[in-house]
Amino acid sequence: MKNIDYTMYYVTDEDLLSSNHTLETSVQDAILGGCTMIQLREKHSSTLDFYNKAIKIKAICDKYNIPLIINDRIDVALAINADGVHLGQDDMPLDIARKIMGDGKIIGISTATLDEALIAQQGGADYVGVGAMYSTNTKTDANLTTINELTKIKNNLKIPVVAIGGINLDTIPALKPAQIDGVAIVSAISMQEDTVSATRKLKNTFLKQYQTKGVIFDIDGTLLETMNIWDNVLLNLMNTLNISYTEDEIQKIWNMGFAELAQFSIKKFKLDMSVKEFWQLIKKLSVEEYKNSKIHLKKGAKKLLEYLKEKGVKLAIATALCKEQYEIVLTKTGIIDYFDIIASSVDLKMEKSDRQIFDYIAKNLQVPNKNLIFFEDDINSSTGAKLAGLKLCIVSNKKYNGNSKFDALIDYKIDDFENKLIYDEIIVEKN
Ligand SMILES: Cc1ncc(COP(=O)(O)OP(=O)(O)O)c(N)n1
Ligand SMILES: Cc1ncsc1CCOP(=O)(O)O
Ligand SMILES: [Mg+2]
Repeated sequence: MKNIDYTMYYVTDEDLLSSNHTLETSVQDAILGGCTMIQLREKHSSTLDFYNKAIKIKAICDKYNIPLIINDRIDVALAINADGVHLGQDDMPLDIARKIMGDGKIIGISTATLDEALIAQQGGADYVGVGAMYSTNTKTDANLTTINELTKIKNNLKIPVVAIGGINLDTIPALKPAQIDGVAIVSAISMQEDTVSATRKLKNTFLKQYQTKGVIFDIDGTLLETMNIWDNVLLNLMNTLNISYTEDEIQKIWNMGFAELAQFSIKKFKLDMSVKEFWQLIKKLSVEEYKNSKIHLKKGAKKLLEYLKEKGVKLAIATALCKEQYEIVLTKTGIIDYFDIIASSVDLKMEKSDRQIFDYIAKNLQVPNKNLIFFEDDINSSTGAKLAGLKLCIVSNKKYNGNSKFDALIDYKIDDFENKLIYDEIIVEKN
């Protein structure tokens, strides 16, 4: 299966746009509002217009790393190197489309019944769009599908299932029994003036139907107020190696992983050491610092852990610290026993920017990815969680400048764990 987050799938229609928008601003704002996938569906465009629009929309999607699917037109999809195509029951047959597009491209198929969906899966579709769920002015010739049929499709398919047709803030809650992978929306996004906030509301309303069954925390800067400790580690590192980073570099360092910092430093200061040796030195200095410093939990962290444990929510850690480091801090703060699994990206040789570590945690916790939420202070380390389809809550950390090309991936933002939003919205208790 390709690494795609189907949660919020915006399907365009330039004719429906609110007057303050162009196709480009509407797509860009939908992405900034958290839309995870775009389909260019322009039924009244000439080939040339469709192609030109596709080029422009592709540039926006590429900027934000959002997949672009082209409706109906395999030729346009290939011409602009889109991520895939969406085909209906009356469009190009799936087997022929696959031959033309190749295995690397996404092919979505419209289905209204379980039989159609099974045929699409069998034929190698990457996902199915199921609907119309509700009658809609956007496509008046679509047959209607019931929630019961949608639920049967989701329960019998291995590939992702998205619902389409009349999906809006009022209809989303009714989709809950099906526990589908995402919603495809035209008018409830394109007709809105404030596309960013409309998309965010739709997405959060949809995400609420996935009860939080597991919570994953990052350690440094998220669960623990340890960033001052890392100031000292950096100081000690500079003293030990007799090097000095500029103020500007120090700002950037907080957004780097250990390996990137090692490569950058070795090159800049022509250090006679390997990345591994550099990492060993950081590890030694940080272990010393962790041992000798007072370590504080982020405000409200202990209360939240207790609350989640009491509710039977599974708890995990995803950290770039190795065992030697995380054992000290989690033990010192008295929280190590709360966690069902502690996954170290260094020890597991996985990257937090890759979905593998989150799939690994989900499998170990036996919790589906959509029922997991990841709390992290560094958005650059959060891309893996989003690729794996997890909810993402960014916990502010003064070291992080909050301006990343990945900002569009954030579902929720909080300053600390005392924020009421966690209990009222992010981890929704009632089911
Ligand atoms: C995600 C998604 N699902 C269904 C459709 C409908 O496709 P189709 O039946 O081919 O109708 P048109 O969109 O081409 O009018 C879709 N586009 N996207
Ligand atoms: C393309 C499509 N396929 C089935 S319904 C539909 C239109 C969905 O539009 P809207 O989200 O405005 O109801
Ligand atoms: Mg079609």
